[in-house]
Amino acid sequence: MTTGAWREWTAEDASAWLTAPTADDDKYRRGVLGVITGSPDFPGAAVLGVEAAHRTGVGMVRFTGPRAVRQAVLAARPETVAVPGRVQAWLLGSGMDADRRSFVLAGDLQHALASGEPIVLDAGGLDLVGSHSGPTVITPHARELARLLADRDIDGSVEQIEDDPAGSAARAAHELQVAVLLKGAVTHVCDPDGTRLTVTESTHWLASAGTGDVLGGIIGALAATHHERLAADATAITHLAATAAFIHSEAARRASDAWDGGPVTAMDVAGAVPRVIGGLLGR
Ligand SMILES: NC(=O)C1=CN([C@@H]2O[C@H](COP(=O)(O)OP(=O)(O)OC[C@H]3O[C@@H](n4cnc5c(N)ncnc54)[C@H](OP(=O)(O)O)[C@@H]3O)[C@@H](O)[C@H]2O)[C@@H](O)CC1
Ligand SMILES: Nc1ncnc2c1ncn2[C@@H]1O[C@H](COP(=O)(O)OP(=O)(O)O)[C@@H](O)[C@H]1O
Repeated sequence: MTTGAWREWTAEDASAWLTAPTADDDKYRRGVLGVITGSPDFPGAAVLGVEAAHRTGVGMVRFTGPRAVRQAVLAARPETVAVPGRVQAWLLGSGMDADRRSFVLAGDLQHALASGEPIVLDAGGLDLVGSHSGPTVITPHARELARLLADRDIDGSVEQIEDDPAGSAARAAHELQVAVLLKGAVTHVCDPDGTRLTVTESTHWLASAGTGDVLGGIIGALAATHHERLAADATAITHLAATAAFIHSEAARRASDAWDGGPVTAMDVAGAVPRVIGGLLGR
């Protein structure tokens, strides 16, 4: 396993991975994100991911997750299309329970994973890593990564991961042969090819429910809008994931600054994303 040095991802790096729409774009050329997230227990995770994807500037979001969640998603974001169709990337798993997958849902997830399109696998979709066919990033926190490794008989307790997030993320990328974004106060983004990037979170207020679901939506939107680049170079998913983590961190800082350094909610973080992207594009 290669254990190269880790590099902090900067505003300059992130801005180089963002593209504004051009006169030649329409919503389809810009990129469509397919989203299968949420559950009757956690409809909010779906709402947050979809909100964040829209705020990141994707061409369209198609939500084809559980029927019970659809209404909440559409009520929050009527821009969302709830009809199956072509997509350029998928966000799967936030707010889902891997142990309570209906036959139809399992089929929809497998269909997405077999599509060859870029995939963001989060939370209740993490167990599906390995059945992906396109450029894929998994987005666990320490507990989720520990569970995933245990399921595959790979060493790595929560304590070990928290003590050595860098080594744990790199080992997971190597063992699972997938890009890994391990969330924490410092987020580690790496892949089996040796790319090793960190994003030091701008505020500890980010440690609140639902902010990870927002991050999933940002990565998904960047994957959809960079589908052509990903088709030419699958390893771009690692840099896009780091860019998303940078945007997420900056959005949290801006959202907190708006309250004089006070607390933020996940929805506040999503709401601050357009300003962060505007600033990065204007650099
Ligand atoms: N708005 C939404 O819809 C949101 C939806 N979300 C969605 O929820 C899903 C699960 O995500 P997660 O991160 O909570 O999962 P996970 O690692 O299994 O955590 C469980 C572990 O935590 C522990 N634990 C629980 N309570 C604790 C306490 N008070 N104090 C200390 N420990 C406590 C508990 O330990 P135990 O009680 O068993 O000892 C267990 O080990 C996921 O799909 C995500 O997307 C979230 O994003 C949030 C917003
Ligand atoms: N102590 C901390 N300081 C700053 N950011 C944190 C800290 N702990 C977690 N985070 C960030 O907060 C987010 C939490 O995501 P996650 O654990 O998936 O929450 P949820 O499942 O509730 O959405 C991640 O982006 C992570 O990097």
